[in-house]
Amino acid sequence: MGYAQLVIGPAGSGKSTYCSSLYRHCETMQRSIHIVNLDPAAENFDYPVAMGELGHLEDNLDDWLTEELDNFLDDDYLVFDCPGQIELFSHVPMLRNFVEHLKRKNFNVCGVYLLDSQFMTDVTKFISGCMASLSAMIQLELPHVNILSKMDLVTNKKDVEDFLNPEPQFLLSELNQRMAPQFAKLNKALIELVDGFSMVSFVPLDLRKERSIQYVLAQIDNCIQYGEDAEVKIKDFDPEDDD
Ligand SMILES: Nc1nc2c(ncn2[C@@H]2O[C@H](COP(=O)(O)OP(=O)(O)OP(=O)(O)O)[C@@H](O)[C@H]2O)c(=O)[nH]1
Ligand SMILES: [Mg+2]
Repeated sequence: MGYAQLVIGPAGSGKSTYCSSLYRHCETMQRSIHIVNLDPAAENFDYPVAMGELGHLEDNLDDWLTEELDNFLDDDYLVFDCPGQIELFSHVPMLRNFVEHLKRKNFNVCGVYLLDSQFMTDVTKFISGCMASLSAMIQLELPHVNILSKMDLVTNKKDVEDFLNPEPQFLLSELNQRMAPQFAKLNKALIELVDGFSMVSFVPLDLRKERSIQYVLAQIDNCIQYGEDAEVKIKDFDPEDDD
């Protein structure tokens, strides 16, 4: 069983920076992970590049992946740093096919959606960020972790805290205050949608703090049962059999 994070989110939300910080964190913890950049346009990498260069994303993703995955062990942990074009995970089937491919190869995959913390300062931005995340979630059908990136830029923590684990009623009343009265019904429907998918939950990430990276990683590992499988392996291990 392999493990994979698919790191997605709007352009500039901090995906590549997260990947390199995660790489360094794991290096310190002496834990093996491989970062793979899926952006054919990317040239400068802040982390060792784990796979060969990909040409045009749409054309040869399948062949490329088949070939490249052969270089990895069955229980390797891969982190895919995706490009930021929102259409890639909202309505183009490419990333979805990519995920199917990984699943066929026995990978447990988690969608890791990054949203810039500056989107969290008012309710309308929050809702639009949620909608984009939701569309990725529906398109990819993956276990999903929402991350609020760039927490070091947040000066007033209170502003953001309101949106980390918000009550639906709070969101609705905020939204109603911001919008003209004729939107009341739509607001209610939006909040119900967001609440119904139980995705109104963001994990804050402050890359200056190892503890914060560790916490985010633990949430994702939990989603793809990373630690659990390892534990089983240790339990199943019988020294008597080892000769
Ligand atoms: N202060 C701060 N800046 C950050 C953080 N993460 C990323 N940035 C900055 O935000 C900008 C975009 O970061 P990237 O990591 O390239 O974002 P990305 O999501 O990979 O962007 P695309 O690949 O273009 O979609 C860069 O200028 C980063 O230095 C963070 O945690 N704190
Ligand atoms: Mg990037």
